[in-house]
Amino acid sequence: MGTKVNIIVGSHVWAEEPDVAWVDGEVVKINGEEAEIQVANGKKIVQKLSKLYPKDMEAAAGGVDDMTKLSYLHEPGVLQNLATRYELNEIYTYTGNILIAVNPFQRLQHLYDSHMMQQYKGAPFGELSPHVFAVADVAYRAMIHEGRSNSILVSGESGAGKTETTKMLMQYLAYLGGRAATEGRTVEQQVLESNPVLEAFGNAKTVRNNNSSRFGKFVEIQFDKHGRISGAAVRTYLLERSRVCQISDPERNYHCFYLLCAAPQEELDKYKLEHPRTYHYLNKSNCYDLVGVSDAREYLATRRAMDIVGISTQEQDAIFRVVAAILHIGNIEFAKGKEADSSVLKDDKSKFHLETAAELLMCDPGALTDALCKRVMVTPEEVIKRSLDPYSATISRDGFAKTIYSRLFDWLVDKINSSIGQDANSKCLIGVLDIYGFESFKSNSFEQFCINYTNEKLQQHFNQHVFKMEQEEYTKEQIDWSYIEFVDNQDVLDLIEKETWWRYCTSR
Ligand SMILES: Nc1ncnc2c1ncn2[C@@H]1O[C@H](COP(=O)(O)OP(=O)(O)OP(=O)(O)O)[C@@H](O)[C@H]1O
Repeated sequence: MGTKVNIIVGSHVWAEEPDVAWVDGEVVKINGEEAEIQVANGKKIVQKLSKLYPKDMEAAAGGVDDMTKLSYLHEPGVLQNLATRYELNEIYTYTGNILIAVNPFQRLQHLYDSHMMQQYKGAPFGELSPHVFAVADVAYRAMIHEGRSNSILVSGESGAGKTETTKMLMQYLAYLGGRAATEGRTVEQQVLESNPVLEAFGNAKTVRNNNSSRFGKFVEIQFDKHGRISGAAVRTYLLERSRVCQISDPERNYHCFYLLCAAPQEELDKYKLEHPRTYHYLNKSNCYDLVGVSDAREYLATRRAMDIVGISTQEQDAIFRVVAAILHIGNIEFAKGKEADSSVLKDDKSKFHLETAAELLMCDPGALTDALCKRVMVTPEEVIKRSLDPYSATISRDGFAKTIYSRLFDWLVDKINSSIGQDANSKCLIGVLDIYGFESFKSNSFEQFCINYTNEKLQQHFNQHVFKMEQEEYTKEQIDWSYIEFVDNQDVLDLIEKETWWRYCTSR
């Protein structure tokens, strides 16, 4: 990493400091491989020479808008530049043709208004300040001129701002390729308005983000030969199913559960719902409300968004019946049955929740009890029904809840897609990939493992394009260059993708 320079007494350097990442100071003494540094806050620290990075004392006061303009391209230099710009509300910075966005955690309205859109339309890349609109503009213009589809990859840790960035990309693409609304709503309006519906069912509060997407999303915006939007499709990946049954403090389950519990009284009566703390799937965390968010208002907003994307009132009722049924299913408890390894409903409360769930799902309560308390095995010869003990019945109950929730989500995505409409004759498309972010906890679920693996795979794609292919090109053309060191994660991918590793994991 970075440029090799001689560090001597008097050099201004960056040194790693666990509490604040990096501190800067002046080298006052060198002892063999170690240097003593006088840090700006008056402290003196000792650090290995090999771990020090030179500080650019002539750096521009407001930072640089492209990292490639930095004198020293190392981690502290890059972070310092981002921090300097962030202080000035400059949240976007280029690294060549890649855009880095720092989450401002506040609405910077002036950055996204229609005047800004006009400015970026057709402006050569790099001529104006770094901006997410510039990235969308390049993708659009390249698509028009080269007649080829393009994709924009939005990546970053959870809470970094991927979904917000994706929305802005889509808004700008809608501005470039939008048509004047003649009859009803345009494709682009429908794509943008499908967001609140997807977020109500696929987003939740996590430790890091009050509105964290718990699914991956690839939005395809299709264009006709005149560069006008002609259709769109939303493809979703790997919804975090486990959240339906398992949450920990201070997280929340999917928003839709809380929205429904805050619905007008007549709806609560219809779905036989009470406060979220009544429900097993919600009361494993003490967090029920989000600061600054009214679930009652969000419920009405989601209903309106459903109207807009073409989900009928009857379908909306069916959707919320499933949501309510899941909450009731979670409250069904089991006790030991008379026969060995069998189970029955624990008490009248459980009976009430089972009957309500059956009524909401429009199925026979006896069949629902059987589905939860028995396992059906189909062999070539016969169909065997086996009773389940209370523990296994509880697992079966949770599996059932997760399955109907994820099918409801898939159904919603299909519904949104069919009402937006796809253009089978589309010439080109721009895809925006908003994959959910890398996270690492003390204990990580299999789902988290899959998410992190996907992020590693995307990182490799990035490495391939930015470093490997570029450097191969230099070698081929015999251009004099110095090799750029980068952390190649191919070993990690090889390990995960090897069949032997999977055999080892599954045999344990
Ligand atoms: N450009 C922005 N302007 C204003 N606020 C922003 C911006 N980007 C992000 N935020 C704020 O940060 C929060 C988290 O952003 P976002 O949901 O986009 O993160 P994410 O990277 O998609 O996270 P996850 O992977 O958990 O879904 C948003 O709810 C919003 O409050």
